[in-house]
Amino acid sequence: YCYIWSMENLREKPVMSNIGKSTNILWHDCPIGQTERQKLLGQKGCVIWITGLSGSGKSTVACALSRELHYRGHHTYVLDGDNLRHGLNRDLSFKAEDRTENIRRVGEVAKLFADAGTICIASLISPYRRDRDACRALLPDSRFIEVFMDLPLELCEARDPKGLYKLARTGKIKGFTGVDDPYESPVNSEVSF
Ligand SMILES: Nc1ncnc2c1ncn2[C@@H]1O[C@H](COP(=O)(O)OS(=O)(=O)O)[C@@H](OP(=O)(O)O)[C@H]1O
Ligand SMILES: Nc1ncnc2c1ncn2[C@@H]1O[C@H](COP(=O)(O)OP(=O)(O)O)[C@@H](O)[C@H]1O
Repeated sequence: YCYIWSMENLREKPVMSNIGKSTNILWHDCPIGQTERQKLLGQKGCVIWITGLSGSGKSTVACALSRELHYRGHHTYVLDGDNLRHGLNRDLSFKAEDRTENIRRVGEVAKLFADAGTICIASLISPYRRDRDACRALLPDSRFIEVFMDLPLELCEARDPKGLYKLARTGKIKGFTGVDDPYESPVNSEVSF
């Protein structure tokens, strides 16, 4: 008994962390990790982050890419800004701090998908460079691929498939990206269209 007691006391005390508002938390490792999952799936998890104005073709490219990879035998998952705002992000508006929180959450979710071994395709306007870079920083470099839908506002506005630009121009939507809200183009994207 004394032996077990002394061994217990010799064992390193777990290091507790305080992260944000979460105090006294401890990371728990599992024996099955990213390496094992990737081996099972036969692929490397990564995040393909598609950014651009509304109407620039983000969702179209995300779905086409997902379909192509799927039929070549790869596991993919699309995280679309519009769709996530129906659930996970339904509490967020389009004011600057909510857009930032939107991108932070999706960046974290995308990281989990990549950790699970999936090719995660995120398509969001993600208008702020700093927010996109924060998502990039969550993953090792080669696992975050930024795709910039580099289309002029005029073309996106001419497409206007949902009629949102029209509403923004007539003042019925306030703070619409590209009209009366900023979009910061990437300077270090891996791919641009
Ligand atoms: N004010 C304003 N500005 C921009 N977009 C607006 C706005 N209000 C509604 N929508 C619709 O929301 C979709 C963008 O959502 P995201 O989550 O990708 O936006 S963001 O990354 O938080 O900026 C966007 O979808 P996409 O057209 O697919 O980009 C619009 O349909
Ligand atoms: N390469 C393309 N050429 C022409 N039209 C396109 C192209 N990609 C997308 N579109 C059209 O542009 C509109 C906006 O595309 P969408 O993928 O919904 O953009 P986003 O997700 O960026 O808002 C849709 O009507 C879509 O059919």
